[in-house]
Amino acid sequence: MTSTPDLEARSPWAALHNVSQVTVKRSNRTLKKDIAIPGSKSLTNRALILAAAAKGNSSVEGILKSDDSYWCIEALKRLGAEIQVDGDIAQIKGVGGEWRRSKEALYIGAGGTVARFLPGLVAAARTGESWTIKASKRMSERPVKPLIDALRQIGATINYEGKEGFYPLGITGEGLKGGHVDISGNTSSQFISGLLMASAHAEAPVTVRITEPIVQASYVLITIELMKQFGIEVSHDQELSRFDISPNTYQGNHVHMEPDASGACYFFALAALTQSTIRVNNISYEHSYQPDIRFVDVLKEMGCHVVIGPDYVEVTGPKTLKGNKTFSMRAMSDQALTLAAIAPFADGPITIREVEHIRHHESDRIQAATEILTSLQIKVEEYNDGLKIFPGKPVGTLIRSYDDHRVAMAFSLLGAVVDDISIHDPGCVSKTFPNFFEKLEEIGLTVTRK
Ligand SMILES: O=C(O)C1=C[C@@H](OP(=O)(O)O)[C@@H](O)[C@H](O)C1
Ligand SMILES: C=C(OP(=O)(O)O)C(=O)O
Repeated sequence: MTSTPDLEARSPWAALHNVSQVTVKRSNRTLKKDIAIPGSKSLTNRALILAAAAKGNSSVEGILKSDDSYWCIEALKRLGAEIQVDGDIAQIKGVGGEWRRSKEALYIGAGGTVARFLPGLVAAARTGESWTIKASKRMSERPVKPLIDALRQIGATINYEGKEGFYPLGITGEGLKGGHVDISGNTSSQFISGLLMASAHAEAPVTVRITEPIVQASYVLITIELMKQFGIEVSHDQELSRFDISPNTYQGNHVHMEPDASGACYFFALAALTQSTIRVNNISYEHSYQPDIRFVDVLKEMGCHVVIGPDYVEVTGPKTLKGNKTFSMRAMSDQALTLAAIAPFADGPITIREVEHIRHHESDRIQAATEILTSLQIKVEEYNDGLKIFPGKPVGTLIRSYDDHRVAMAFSLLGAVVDDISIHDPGCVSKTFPNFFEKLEEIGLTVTRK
């Protein structure tokens, strides 16, 4: 895996531009109890894309302002959507499916969401225009072929402008005919989400059949919910093995984003590590579609005390975390690294399984976790689909972040309980959480930037 950060993908909304490392430490004060988390990446990029594709005006309140949403907005503007951002509210005038010509290539940065959600909707235009879409270096190594194959099955004109099966893509707006399409769910749920979003703008009904179960199925439910908010109904069976969508056009709406549950989990994990109580406000365990909110169930099994409030979730860490446990993290795999980071503090091994697909995320996350834990002198066994982490006392070091926001955020938590924990290239957190280190300071840790 490359260790050079792809700085082109850092946006004007990124933080820590000239900071090469941060050191995280526990300060003397008790950790603050409450914290508010910025908007959800997954909801924000879906809402921005659907609002831009829609007929009419939309406002999206509570957006996440990060690299992923910045590049999403830039690409949508080049495609003709009018977007104004004021604070955390985006006002959008959509194109009604008729994307504008762009002489220059569109650059979408490193976000899997934009990379997988945009191509089908762009191909659904019926203007005959062509576009080139380029992505960051890592996003150009992440898979898109199953999605493109599926979109081609319903008539999309999409070509590979570089290596076969990867970004950059050349897309011509010749419409989507519709029909039946088969796709596997075992590499990325985002393929299914992108296919469903595009299918609404096809000329005839689309039936999607899932040949192998979806890795993080809740994200598809988030897609269906957002499509509904923009006027499109998707019917599906209970197992999420078949979806039916009729031709229609998205309609503008006023929508509100939940806080980012994935970001919230770092604070729950911090509570788990430090025997503190931390409450994340404005998030509902009962009603959130974001799968990562269920990470508190993992923490509960490891001995944390969890309080589910009507609009908050609170975690209190135990004296000792319980180990000798195996967790399938398949359904909430963005938290596999968070679990890996806190695992050495359990009183027995923690085994993480069924997350082979995270080898295709911002880094090969199984390999990254194995290498980092080993550098912290923690014993690890690596499997194809996960890893087993043995109890131990990590020895502080400078941790490589692999240009992966979740690597940086998860392992920085160790600074609260281990001396000399520094993170190299902390600015990579900007992909989804530019003010992450400020939030660590707000809660009571000391962060030194260098
Ligand atoms: O649709 C989404 O918003 C996401 C889907 C998941 O990706 P995969 O299904 O590709 O693993 C998740 O890991 C990612 O952070 C966000
Ligand atoms: C996998 C992730 O992101 P994406 O696929 O949206 O780039 C993530 O945020 O952990």
